[in-house]
Amino acid sequence: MAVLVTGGAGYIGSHMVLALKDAGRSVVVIDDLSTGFRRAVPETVPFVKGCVGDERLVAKTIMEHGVDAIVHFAGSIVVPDSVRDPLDYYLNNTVRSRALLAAAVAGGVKRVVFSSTAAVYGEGSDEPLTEDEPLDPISPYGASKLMTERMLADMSRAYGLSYAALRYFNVAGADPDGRAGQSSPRATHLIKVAAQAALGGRNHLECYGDDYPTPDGTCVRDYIHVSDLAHAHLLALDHLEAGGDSFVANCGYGRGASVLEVIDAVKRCAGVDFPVHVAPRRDGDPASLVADPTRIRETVGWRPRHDDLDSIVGHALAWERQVAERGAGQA
Ligand SMILES: NC(=O)c1ccc[n+]([C@@H]2O[C@H](COP(=O)([O-])OP(=O)(O)OC[C@H]3O[C@@H](n4cnc5c(N)ncnc54)[C@H](O)[C@@H]3O)[C@@H](O)[C@H]2O)c1
Ligand SMILES: O=c1ccn([C@@H]2O[C@H](COP(=O)(O)OP(=O)(O)O[C@H]3O[C@H](CO)[C@H](O)[C@H](O)[C@H]3O)[C@@H](O)[C@H]2O)c(=O)[nH]1
Repeated sequence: MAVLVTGGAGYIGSHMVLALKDAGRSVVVIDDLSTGFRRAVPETVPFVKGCVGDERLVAKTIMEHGVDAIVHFAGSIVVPDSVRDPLDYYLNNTVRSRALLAAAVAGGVKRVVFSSTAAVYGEGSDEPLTEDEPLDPISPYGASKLMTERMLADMSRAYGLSYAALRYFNVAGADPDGRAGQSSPRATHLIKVAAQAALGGRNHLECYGDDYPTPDGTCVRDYIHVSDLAHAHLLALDHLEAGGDSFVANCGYGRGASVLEVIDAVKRCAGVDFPVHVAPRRDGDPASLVADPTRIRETVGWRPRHDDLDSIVGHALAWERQVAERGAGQA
């Protein structure tokens, strides 16, 4: 039986494919390559180029590869884009997830692990957020993900499918062995962009807002290493396969870093300085988002291995050097 990884050519999905292969699992990837890279998926892994909203293609993939579990990463991920073009986000993240899930049920898939997000919590809080926090997304991105969580909850009751919805906080870093990383030259994530600035790929970095109600005025986020996150998915899948109940859980370390702290870490680890310009606040950005990771630890026994900002930044920089050596967009 195989695990279908949607969005497996993307940043987090490609790390999940490695984690599954390292664990000796059979994997098949479906990805439309809208933001992913074919070369991010090892040649030994079957690859289907197409959209998760194509129910017939998904059904065929499930049947041909004997898929009994899906890890669903495919989606659109840029919060400010979702504010500008909400319908696009509801289409790609919600409507197409519905098609994928319909094909999954029809094809007898019993387990789904879903990429959700801290953006479902809305404005956040000064305190670490538990899963019981009110769900009140302030961006269409967060709302589009929450709708899929709700579809999964309803489906599990109606069809007996079991699921884990993992609410990631800010994912960063790269495979410690240099096999995968964030490859998109247009990526907007802070650590990626700061690594590009440190290596000369950008001439400056913009800090979006320094007047937030946080200790240094810049936004606080809980940065989680992408390999720790992939490991959490593996454990979630094991839990469901062993007959464990469906669950929703935060994925973060329980500690926040401000935008300025991240920039300092990147400059320190790279040993270079680069200009930072304070810019206006970005639409859809809550002041502070930090996870309470108790539930993921207790439910599946997750123990992070890279819970350290300098390690995350160091791995991100190492990957960015590979990207730079191969030429922009060729990683
Ligand atoms: N990166 C983060 O910090 C973060 C935080 C919270 C949640 N997430 C979620 O994790 C998932 C993966 O994010 P990522 O950072 O790896 O992004 P990414 O853009 O690198 O990966 C997404 C992948 O999905 C593919 N894709 C998009 N729409 C598709 C479709 N309709 N059909 C088939 N393939 C499609 C893209 O080509 C890409 O390979 C997303 O669902 C995102 O919402 C990411
Ligand atoms: O060039 C930049 C890029 C980012 N930031 C700031 O850095 C912080 C982190 O921004 P990212 O773009 O790296 O990440 P987000 O917090 O916007 O969003 C990420 O985490 C969210 C959950 O916390 C969602 O899940 C989303 O998919 C994922 O992109 C924000 O305050 C942002 O304003 C800057 O100041 N300058």
